Amino acid sequence: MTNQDVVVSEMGIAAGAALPGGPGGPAGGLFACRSAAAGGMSMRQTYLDLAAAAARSASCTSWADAMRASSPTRSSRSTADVDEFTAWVRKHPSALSKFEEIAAKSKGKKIVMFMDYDGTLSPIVADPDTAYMSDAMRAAVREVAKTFPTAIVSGRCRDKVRNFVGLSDLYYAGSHGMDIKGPSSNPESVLCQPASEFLPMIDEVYKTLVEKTKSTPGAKVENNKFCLSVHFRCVDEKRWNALGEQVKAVIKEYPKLKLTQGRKVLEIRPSIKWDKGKALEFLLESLGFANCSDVLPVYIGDDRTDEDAFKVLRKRGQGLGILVSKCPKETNASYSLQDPTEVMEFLLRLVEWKRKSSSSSLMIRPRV
Ligand SMILES: O=P(O)(O)OC[C@H]1O[C@H](O[C@H]2O[C@H](CO)[C@@H](O)[C@H](O)[C@H]2O)[C@H](O)[C@@H](O)[C@@H]1O
Repeated sequence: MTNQDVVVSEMGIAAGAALPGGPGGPAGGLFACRSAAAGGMSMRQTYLDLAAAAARSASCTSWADAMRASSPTRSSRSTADVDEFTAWVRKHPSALSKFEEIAAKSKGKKIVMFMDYDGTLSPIVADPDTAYMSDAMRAAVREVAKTFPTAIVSGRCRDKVRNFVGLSDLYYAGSHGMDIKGPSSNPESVLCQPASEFLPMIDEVYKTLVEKTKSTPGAKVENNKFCLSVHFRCVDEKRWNALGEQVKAVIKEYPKLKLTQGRKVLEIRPSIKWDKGKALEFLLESLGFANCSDVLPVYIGDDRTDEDAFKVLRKRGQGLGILVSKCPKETNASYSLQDPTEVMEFLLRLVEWKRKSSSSSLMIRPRV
């Protein structure tokens, strides 16, 4: 995730939960609603996890506030904002400026690459169907995949993200990791679909949401196979609250589904204990690295859902989490990059470093 408009994305709220606006919570919006756009909030406050705020605040106002706060539109940066970003980058240094440190950590380790798609490999655009990856990025990812085992981990439907990326020798984990498939060239390719029983329910909810939201200009429901996205990037802000309420009303009928929030998107998915972190663990295991001390998973992502993977890396005490962001955010990632352009530069440097270090280790190998 790259830019200004994504911050608090995952609010992990099961439908019907006793939270503000939920059946068991105070009346009003579903989430905590101190509007980030409202004056007086510092950038850091803006990025507070709204779910935590929900637990504290009973004076919740509306869905629109939460939706706005999850995707604030950045106006010009004040000096304080710049100072705050500088302080944040000190805690989560640029993976480019700390490249030598990363290279030292990678020495003698088997790197496994994990990359999110939207906001990481492709810039955020208004129409989710045209979030194309540049040819230059595709070439960089191709080189990465030739050099290291590589997986794309996305909230998208697996086939859709596979079509966008257009490369075959990769692992793809779609639907926030709930639909995993290995390279098509490998006949023993893994397949993992822990939410397959939810397919009929997701299809039903998709149809209902399309019907219910068709009167909202700009709203778009995307079927990501095991999960759904309701996009509000192109919806007039005045209609956000009504749209949020519509979606909430639909999901209320499905207690086995949960509603979370991403970059100008409401996400509906099965309430199962599976996420991008679990997908990372599953893939490491499938690749034979479950209990290896010499593996270095590198995960690059921009969204709240990527935090599940960053957390897994922290817990394992192994690997590198890199958050793509231009704004300070609470994160479990160790490093940062600002946007997909920097991601591409980092990928190319990593490939180049690996090639150089492999050829130099060949040169110093003693003769027998
Ligand atoms: O895990 P990801 O690969 O980052 O997927 C998360 C969501 O990404 C897409 O939506 C986001 O990108 C769109 C295109 O740039 C943008 O229009 C939208 O506002 C963003 O939220 C995707 O369309 C969603 O289905 C994914 O859930």
